[in-house]
This record gives sequence, C-alpha cells and structure tokens, in this order.
Amino acid sequence: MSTHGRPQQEGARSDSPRPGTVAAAGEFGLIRTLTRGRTQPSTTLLGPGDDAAVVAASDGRVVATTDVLVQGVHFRLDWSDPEHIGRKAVAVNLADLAAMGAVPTSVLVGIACPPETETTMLAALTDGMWAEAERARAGIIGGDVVGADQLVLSVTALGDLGGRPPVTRSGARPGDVLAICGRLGWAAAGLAVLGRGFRSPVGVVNAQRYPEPAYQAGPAAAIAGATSMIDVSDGLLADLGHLAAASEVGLDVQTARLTVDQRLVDVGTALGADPLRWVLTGGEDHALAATFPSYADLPEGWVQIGTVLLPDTGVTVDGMPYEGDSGWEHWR
Ligand SMILES: Nc1ncnc2c1ncn2[C@@H]1O[C@H](COP(=O)(O)OP(=O)(O)O)[C@@H](O)[C@H]1O
Ligand SMILES: Cc1ncc(C[n+]2csc(CCOP(=O)(O)OP(=O)(O)O)c2C)c(N)n1
Ligand SMILES: [Mg+2]
Ligand SMILES: [Mg+2]
Ligand SMILES: [Mg+2]
Repeated sequence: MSTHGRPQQEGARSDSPRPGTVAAAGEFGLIRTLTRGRTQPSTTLLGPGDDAAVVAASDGRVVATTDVLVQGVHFRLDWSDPEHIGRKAVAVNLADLAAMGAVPTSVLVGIACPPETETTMLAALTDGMWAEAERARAGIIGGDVVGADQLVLSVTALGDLGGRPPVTRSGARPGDVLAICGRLGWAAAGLAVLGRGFRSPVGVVNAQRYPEPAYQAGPAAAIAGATSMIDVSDGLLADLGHLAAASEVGLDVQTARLTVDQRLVDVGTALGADPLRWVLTGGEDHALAATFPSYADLPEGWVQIGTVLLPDTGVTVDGMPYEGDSGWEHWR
C-alpha cells in the first residue's frame, strides 16, 4: 500500500503483470492502444486525449465527456450514502467539462446493478445526481439500466463552450503561471481515514464521498485567458504530467505555495501519513489546474502554485523530480 492511503485493489499484484494484459499496458498505455490510428470524422473538432471532446453539429458545438464509477473501486456502499455516490458520479464528469472551459448542460446516466439492489437506493442515488446536476444548472436527459454483478455507474456529461475555444491540455507555454482552483489532498485524507475503519473527521471523509468542484472557475479561467487546463482526478502531479506532456513543457510546483490545511496535518499525524503527499498525489478533489500568461490577472479563487518551464523537464516539485507514485492509476 502506498503512503497516500490507497487500499489494495482486488486483483492487484505485487509481482510483475503478465505481458499482454491491461495491467502490463497500464491505464494510459491501454488508452493509447485503443485510440491510435483512428481517423475521426470532420465533425470531431477535438478527439480523445483531453478532459472532454468537442463535436460539431450543423447548428452548433457540444462538449462531451464520460467517466465510469465502479463499486469497490470508486466508492463503497458502506462508506457513502447513495446520495453521495450519485453526487460524485455526476460531479467528476461536470469537472471535466469545467476543465475545458465549458458550462454543463446535460447528463446521461447508465446504471448497472445486481437483482437484489433496492429501488429506493437507486432513487436516492438519482436524487444525488439531480442535486449535483442542478448545482451546475444541468439536467439528466436520459440513460440506461442493466443487470450486473456489482453497481456500476456510467455517466456522460454534455456542455456548452459559450462561443469560446476549448481550453485544452496542450496550450501551456514556458513563462506561464501554473495555478489551481479548489482543494487538494482532502479526498485522499478521507480515503485513508475510511480505509482504517474510521468515519471522522467528517470534513475529509465527506471530501472522499463527493467532490465539490468549482464549476464556474473553468469558464472564468477561459475568459481570463488560460492557456491550458485539466481537472485533478488522479493526483496533482499525475494530472500535471498529462498537461506537461500534451503541452511539451516542464511544470514546477512550489510546495511553499500549496495549502496544507491544518485538518490534513492533524489526520496525517493521527494516521502516521504525510499530508503533503496527499496534496501532491491524492486525487478525487477535482480542483482545476490551469496555466495563465504571466501578465494575466488570475480569476477569483485561483492561486499560483508554480511556473511553466522550458520543454522536456516533466513535472518537478521545488525543482526536483518527485520520488514515488504521482497519483492513482488503475491496475497498478
Ligand atoms: N476506451 C476509450 N476510447 C477512447 N478514448 C478513451 C477511452 N478511454 C479513455 N479515453 C480518453 O482518454 C483520455 C484520458 O482519459 P482519462 O484519464 O480518464 O481522462 P479524465 O481523467 O479527464 O477523465 C480522455 O480524453 C478520454 O476520453
Ligand atoms: C473504495 C475506493 N477505493 C479507492 C478509491 C480511490 N480512487 C479510486 S479511483 C481514483 C482516481 C480517479 O478515478 P478515475 O477512474 O481514474 O477517474 P478519471 O481520472 O477518469 O476522472 C481514486 C483516487 C476510492 N475512491 N474508493
Ligand atoms: Mg479530467
Ligand atoms: Mg476518465
Ligand atoms: Mg483517472
């Protein structure tokens, strides 16, 4: 188990994975295999590789993104209320829209579940989905329900760019300011707490149950001239790694600029864990990370955490490569 509190996944192995399996390919190796060499139609304005895609219709554009949440992998029914799980499933998708600078409009919900699943549980889960969608002035416009061995939620969200270009992962330029909007490390602290069998402190535990992304911060960053943007789902350093690779730049995070809330320090002390590691590598808070030209005024809620460097230095922390996992990766 890594120090940021990740529980052993079912099927996870300590020996090296068998060649040819997804575990050997890795999450992002698998995505490369599944996406390369395909020719997109001219209606695909932005294809796979970013937080969301952009498609053209003859009477406009739509931003589209999807994320699957699996019982035991993304949530546990004994850790969260159904409403929390519903909120989380919608929020992680709406954060991807925000990371493009888009405003959510609509959500589609696929539910797979075993036969003994209580209808009232799914109704409560749907209440949570609607509550989160309404927080962003979006609605659930459709979905699907099917049988399965465990609860799986497949959510697709659609959004509107308001006439602006999408803010991609690939536009960061050396000299830009690296900034974030939102909390980091809280959900990871909550995961560590829940993983040890505790249910408090409720602040971090609720942060693990569902994120509260600042949806309007995405469009605000776009309007302020953000050159690139991503939401932090896997961990700050892991997701900045995607942004650095797509933009072909280095990103240096200055830890003195990061907030390590006293509540995270207290949980870290109680559990013998390093709270800065949660901030740097814990996912699921869905803060937005973006780069801005150095002359731009950062929008409300955005704070500088580092700088964009000349190409090919990857992601560094206080000028040094980071030791250890940079965030969550499925099958690792
Ligand atoms: N099976 C797939 N086919 C096509 N594209 C995929 C597939 N799985 C993931 N992707 C794309 O790969 C990119 C990275 O996915 P992911 O890391 O899940 O993004 P995010 O963390 O923003 O949800 C996204 O653009 C996503 O749409
Ligand atoms: C029961 C349980 N175990 C572990 C975790 C931790 N966890 C699961 S998925 C994940 C990262 C984000 O999930 P992913 O499916 O990669 O979302 P995406 O990056 O596509 O938005 C984390 C930190 C959790 N939330 N719940
Ligand atoms: Mg994302
Ligand atoms: Mg995803
Ligand atoms: Mg991920």
